[in-house]
Amino acid sequence: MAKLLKKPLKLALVQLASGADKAANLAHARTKVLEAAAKGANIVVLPECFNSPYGTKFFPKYAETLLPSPPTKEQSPSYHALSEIAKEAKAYLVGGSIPEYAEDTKKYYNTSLTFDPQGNILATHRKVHLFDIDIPGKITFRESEVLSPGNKVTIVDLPEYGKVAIAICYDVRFPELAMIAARKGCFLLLYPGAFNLTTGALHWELQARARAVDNQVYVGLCSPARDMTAEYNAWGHSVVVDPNAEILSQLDEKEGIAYADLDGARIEEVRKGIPIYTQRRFEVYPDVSEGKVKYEE
Ligand SMILES: NC(=O)CCC(=O)C(=O)O
Repeated sequence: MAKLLKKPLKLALVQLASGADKAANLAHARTKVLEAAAKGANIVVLPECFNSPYGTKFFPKYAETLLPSPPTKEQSPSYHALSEIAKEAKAYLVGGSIPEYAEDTKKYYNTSLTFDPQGNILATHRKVHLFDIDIPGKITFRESEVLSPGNKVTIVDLPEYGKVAIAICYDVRFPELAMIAARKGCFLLLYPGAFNLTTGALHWELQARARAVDNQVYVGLCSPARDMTAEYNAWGHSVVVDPNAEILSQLDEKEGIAYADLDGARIEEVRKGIPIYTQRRFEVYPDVSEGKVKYEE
């Protein structure tokens, strides 16, 4: 079997503390990404809505236009800042997510941009599963009041390392997306996310470990730092899990950077020990990675 992860790498999840000032958030993101790169990180990840508060009323106010690509600096200051930061850091940068307004569809999306170490855009992922939940007395949230969903699985091929899947927060709850990505050869699933104090305590770590153990791949969930003065209180606890569902690195709720060294040999070792990869029974149930899967939009 070809190596899923061609050479070892250092992953960094930046659990960013951000506020209402977009320019300040972008400047702070730059400082923290450069800090991670100085520690040797090859892939750096930012959180969901890293340059704005998270909430339906904030999405239109902070939205940027990304298409046609590349946007101008006026259309998307975040696109240009992320591209510059990736170049300066000489690292792959998964730019969390930002609210996007698309001129063609006249709709808003929750969108993640990934750049290579030269600052070129590699991938765009619009959150596929919108966060619409209602737990009486705890939390009611409806992204769909403002946002529209994306319609594709996002896999990015990093030439020197291999394939990585990018999705956003609530997307982690849908094992099909992770399974498709893993079966298409990804060694790592990355989710910029912002769980809350109710569901974070219940499911954040569980979801990360579940996607890892189901698929025997590395998983990273990157949250904003918790801000109890904000309207939405993020769970924090950014976490990197290995292909055996063991936690390699996890933060508390404060700002910080979670680092982990990823190695393809670990994936092979885990898959050799528990060979579910060769034991699947597609004559009994379907292979979700085959058939109609959308990669392009
Ligand atoms: N931003 C989100 O998608 C939140 C998802 C979440 O909290 C969950 O429990 O799922």
